[in-house]
Amino acid sequence: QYLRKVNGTSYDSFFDACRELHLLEDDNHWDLTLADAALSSSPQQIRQLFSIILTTCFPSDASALWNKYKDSMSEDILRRTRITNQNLNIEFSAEIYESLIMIEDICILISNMPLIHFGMPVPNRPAVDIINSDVQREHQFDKTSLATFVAENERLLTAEQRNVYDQINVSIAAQQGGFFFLDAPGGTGKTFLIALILARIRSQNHIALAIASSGIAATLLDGGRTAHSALKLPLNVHTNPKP
Ligand SMILES: Nc1ncnc2c1ncn2[C@@H]1O[C@H](COP(=O)(O)OP(=O)(O)OP(=O)(O)O)[C@@H](O)[C@H]1O
Repeated sequence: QYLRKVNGTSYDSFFDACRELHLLEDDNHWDLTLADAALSSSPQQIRQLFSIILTTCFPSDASALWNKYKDSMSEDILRRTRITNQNLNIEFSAEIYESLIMIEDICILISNMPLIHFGMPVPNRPAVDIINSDVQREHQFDKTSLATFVAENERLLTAEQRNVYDQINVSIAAQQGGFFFLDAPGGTGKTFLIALILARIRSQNHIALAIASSGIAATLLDGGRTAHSALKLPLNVHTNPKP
């Protein structure tokens, strides 16, 4: 408790006391960076910049930076809300600062850490929002062109591919669930087959998540994402394990 006291004021944490004693690197350069961005960049770019600063530079008082630049990071939302409501008198409010949610989304993508981890306020959002946006994205495929793709390519399947294709489709139709492990030499049509299975499911207005272990593999699949991104798996880029 003695160590947390600075000039007669008792602070909640040693961190706060150290900051008050100017023992920590201050956030002046991040302040200048954001001030510069606020003049020259779009709110979306400033949010992205702020998220990168949070996740990779660890400013000592992130909350103060947010409070200072939250208007610059939320101008597009204010403008959109004014247009939607046809009311130019709407001002910044807690709803307009939904930009905090967008910043948290970027932070989770970069470091898999929520804003609270960086000493930031917790955005006010029900957990279902995350699920809803994922569900919406998975429904955004063009069903008609997918159905055409399926019709054109189904007939090209080789006997072996057809065997796998039918087994998986039967399992899906019967809602049996299960694991299928597809193993064949390179260039023999695994990606072709998987693309067709994904297209068939999506053309029927169902959800098929295309998940791969690496970014390169994910790019081979339509709507493909890495497991870390899709399942929000922990990925600590700052960990430097010693052998
Ligand atoms: N039944 C098929 N009819 C026509 N073309 C096919 C068929 N199966 C695969 N192909 C074509 O063969 C090529 C190689 O197939 P694909 O990329 O699916 O192989 P793969 O097994 O996934 O290869 P890799 O293991 O190297 O990733 C692709 O151009 C694909 O379009």
